[in-house]
Amino acid sequence: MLMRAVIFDLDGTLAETSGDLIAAANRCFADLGLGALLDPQEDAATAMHGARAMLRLGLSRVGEVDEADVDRQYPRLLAYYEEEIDRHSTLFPGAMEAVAELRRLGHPVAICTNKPEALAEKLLDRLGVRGDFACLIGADTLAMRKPDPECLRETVRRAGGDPAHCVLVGDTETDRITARAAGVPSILVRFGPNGHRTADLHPEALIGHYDELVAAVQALG
Ligand SMILES: O=C(O)COP(=O)(O)O
Ligand SMILES: [Mg+2]
Repeated sequence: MLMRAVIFDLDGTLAETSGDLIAAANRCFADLGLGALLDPQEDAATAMHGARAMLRLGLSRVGEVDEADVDRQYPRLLAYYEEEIDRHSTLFPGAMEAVAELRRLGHPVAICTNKPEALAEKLLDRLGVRGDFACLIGADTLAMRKPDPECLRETVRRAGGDPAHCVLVGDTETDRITARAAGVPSILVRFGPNGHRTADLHPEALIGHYDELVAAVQALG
């Protein structure tokens, strides 16, 4: 039987990206004359829910949120983010050691993120780790995005694994729901901006550091 494929989410799971995401959102708000509406620490968990979530939260602080404004700012935010994608962003401690060990053991290892593909590719490239992952599926790679389980299944297929025998390592309810919809387990992280919320999602396993990941994967059988 093929080894269980281990599929990673990116934001908040492999890398702490909230600082650069919030900086990009605040540049949009500054352009609108609204100042810095998001706080890099207080609002970090919202950044893990994506660009639109950040725009909605910021705009909600100055009035009623109009989705047309969110749509207008979204491409600007992504353009700003692309300009400074790795100023503050770092891989979580031990992440790449765990990835190396999983690969050494024969597990297909890949990424399934709701970041647009080009941005995810660029970030991983800048962090110097793109080559460590068999493939990457972003929000716009397929016709659907997480929590559609087909995203996860297609990531596993492209990585050379069996979609019925995989695990999604993630940090939000989106990851939990995706794995459940695919009928496979998830391992959620207790660190990072959204880590304080993951125990409430009752995943098959939780890890507090990447040095626990290989054992957690093996414990799934
Ligand atoms: O950009 C998002 O919505 C979240 O990205 P992620 O799926 O890598 O956590
Ligand atoms: Mg995430």
